[in-house]
Amino acid sequence: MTLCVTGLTVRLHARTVLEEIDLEIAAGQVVGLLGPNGSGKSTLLRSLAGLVARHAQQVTLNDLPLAALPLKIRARHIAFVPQHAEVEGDLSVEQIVRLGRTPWRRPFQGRNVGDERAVEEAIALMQLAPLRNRLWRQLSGGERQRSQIARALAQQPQILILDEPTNHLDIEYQLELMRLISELPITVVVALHDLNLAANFCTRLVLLKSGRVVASGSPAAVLTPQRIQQTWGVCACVDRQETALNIRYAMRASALPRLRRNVG
Ligand SMILES: Nc1ncnc2c1ncn2[C@@H]1O[C@H](COP(=O)(O)OP(=O)(O)OP(=O)(O)O)[C@@H](O)[C@H]1O
Repeated sequence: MTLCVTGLTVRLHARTVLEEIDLEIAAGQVVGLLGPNGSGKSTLLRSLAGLVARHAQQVTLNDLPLAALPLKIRARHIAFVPQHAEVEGDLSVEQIVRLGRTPWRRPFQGRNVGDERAVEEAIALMQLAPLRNRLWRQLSGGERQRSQIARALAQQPQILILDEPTNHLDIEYQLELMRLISELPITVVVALHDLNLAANFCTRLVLLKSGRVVASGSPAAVLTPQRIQQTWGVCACVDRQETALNIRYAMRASALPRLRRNVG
């Protein structure tokens, strides 16, 4: 399935947040969306998921505007995990993951074998079995993140859209999640701040700055020291080790005001 956005300009409260975005995401790509704070990543991901209603006409799935697809059908194709997902009510991890099956359920139909398999698979992939009966409000930030990703996996989408999914995850889970994402036989679009994770697990990177796409291509083509400097104002060395990229940042004097310490 090809997800496409053409000439997308989004204005929120009289501010232009995205400007003239053209993007074609082919089936099977793992696209990393990068950019400084406020550059428009979340807004673009929400648009791709069809959640910016005014612009759902400009996003197409295999040439069909998302606006033309009933919500249930859209949800069978696209799953979205926002940056700060919330859960209403006192749901357990297992109940949250089961929500992912909603688009596949028929009215008055109980759970079927396919539902059970999808839920169990998602719980296992996110290593949530020991937490399955734990309530949402009793979960840590990382456990909540993994529960929401499991919910999206249980949805069995063709396209998975994740907004900073590594937030709250420790290093082991960050690496595990990125490995899993890169091995899924579906399309993934993922916003990330960690350039090393993006460079080493995504097949393509799209770089946003001030609401515009300023670069798109392979990690090695996008993440050059010059572009990192231009985009984030940070000096970086980019080492290539066979197929891997290793990005190291040079420390510089802080732009933040210094705290005075009065000792003694
Ligand atoms: N509802 C809104 N009304 C007005 N401006 C908004 C609204 N939502 C977001 N913005 C602004 O749009 C810009 C892009 O926001 P967005 O959340 O898409 O950026 P981002 O790249 O995901 O940022 P971050 O890396 O900090 O999560 C920001 O300047 C933000 O302040």
